[in-house]
Amino acid sequence: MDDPCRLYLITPPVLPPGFSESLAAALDAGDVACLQLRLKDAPRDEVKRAVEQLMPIAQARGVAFLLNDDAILAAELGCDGAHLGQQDGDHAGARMLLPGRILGITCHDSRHLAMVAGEMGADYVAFGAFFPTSTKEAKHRATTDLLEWWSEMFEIPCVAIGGITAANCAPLVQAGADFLAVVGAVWNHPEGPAAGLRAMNAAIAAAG
Ligand SMILES: Cc1ncc(COP(=O)(O)OP(=O)(O)O)c(N)n1
Ligand SMILES: Cc1nc(C(=O)O)sc1CCOP(=O)(O)O
Ligand SMILES: [Mg+2]
Repeated sequence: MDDPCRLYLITPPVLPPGFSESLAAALDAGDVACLQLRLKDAPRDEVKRAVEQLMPIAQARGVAFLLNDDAILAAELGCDGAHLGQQDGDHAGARMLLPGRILGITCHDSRHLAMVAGEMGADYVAFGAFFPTSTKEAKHRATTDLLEWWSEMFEIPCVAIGGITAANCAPLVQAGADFLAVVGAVWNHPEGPAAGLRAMNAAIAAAG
């Protein structure tokens, strides 16, 4: 039997006051495979401080801690890995910097980019955006046939991202996504992040 689909949590683009406590409460509410720190446009020092504060919270709960955009800093600070987009530098160099750690690559809606990432040694490929999202301006739109094709052809896990919520995630799970990456579904949930996380966990389990 295939491993069940799991939740991949990404931080809000700007961390609100008291974020460490919200993160701990959210992670204590259910199952999360990994946490990606994604602070767009923050200076390196601020990212470094956030890693030092948040990584122990994730790792103490068995949640892998990945840094977005910066493989050098991820290696330097002992993160469990990094996530890189197509504009985030040298993927092969990052692979060498992070031996035995996780390296994920954004592949938008492209089979070609995903196969290149897989050949290069990515630990997962990420496809998106599956739905409209207000978290970032997403220029690509992915569809479930990509997840079906990838999961039938390759062993490397695939991540689905972009506008995913408890209400719309079932087809992605059924199409073979190994992980669902979310920001808003957890951090913007009307009843709070812990409720958002529980709702995502329940929806994934119901779809599987
Ligand atoms: C799991 C996951 N998938 C995709 C992305 C997007 O990465 P990228 O295209 O580099 O865009 P930014 O996140 O850097 O704005 C991601 N971060 N995580
Ligand atoms: C960071 C990111 N990358 C995307 C891509 O398509 O590559 S969509 C996205 C935003 C994900 O946030 P939310 O779950 O709130 O939609
Ligand atoms: Mg990036």
